[in-house]
Amino acid sequence: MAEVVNAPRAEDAVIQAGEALQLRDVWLRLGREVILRGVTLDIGVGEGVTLLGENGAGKTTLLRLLASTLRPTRGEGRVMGFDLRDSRAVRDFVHVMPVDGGLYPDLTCTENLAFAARMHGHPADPAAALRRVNLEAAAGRRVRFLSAGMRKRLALARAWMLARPVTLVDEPFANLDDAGRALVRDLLGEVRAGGATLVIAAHEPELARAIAPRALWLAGGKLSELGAQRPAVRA
Ligand SMILES: Nc1ncnc2c1ncn2[C@@H]1O[C@H](COP(=O)(O)OP(=O)(O)OP(=O)(O)O)[C@@H](O)[C@H]1O
Repeated sequence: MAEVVNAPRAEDAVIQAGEALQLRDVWLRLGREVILRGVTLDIGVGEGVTLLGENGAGKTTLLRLLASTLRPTRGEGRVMGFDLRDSRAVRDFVHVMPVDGGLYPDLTCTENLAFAARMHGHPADPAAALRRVNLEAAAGRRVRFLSAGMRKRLALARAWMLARPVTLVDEPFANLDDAGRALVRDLLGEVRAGGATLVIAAHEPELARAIAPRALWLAGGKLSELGAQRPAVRA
């Protein structure tokens, strides 16, 4: 494993402006298990972060916490300046692409995208998004009849179309062939190039870091920085 540098310290507990995502000494318990143990983190606006860790380390759980679908047991956090506990405000800024796509199986591809756009009050173009991922021929098909790879592409089209200021993506490269992986790289690259803050949980560091160069390693409930790719501290 690469050298651990700049490990965030819980005692640096000052919430700063200009950060998209901030956690201060966050603990999270699920059932009997303590998943996060005093996580402190700053992710700047527009930054790209790859979240790494072994199976069961807590990457998905951390993404859910950042999306305000799980609450910290202890500690505090902010998303685009809003308290993590303010779910309504946070969800206006955040889009999560879960491992399974998080799609509605009984809606068609177009309906899934149109619904997501409506939920975010976003003037989106589902047809253009479907074209971008080569799914236009399946526009009228219900999601339950799509292959796993097609579902992934549809979920990716949704993330790309919404391009929320904070985009959290869970294992985007899983179950994809080479062309699918290239598409993930291109579309998430475009989301980031548009100014979004991007966090990718992945088991393919070389693929994810091409889009999201800063890498964090989650183990034993604690986060460490890998490598020295974080941009200089902002004024
Ligand atoms: N709803 C829940 N209730 C209790 N424990 C849970 C719940 N969800 C997840 N866990 C536990 O939290 C731990 C972290 O799970 P999580 O899915 O966040 O890991 P992960 O790093 O994303 O793993 P993977 O790489 O396998 O996807 C696991 O031990 C899991 O069993």
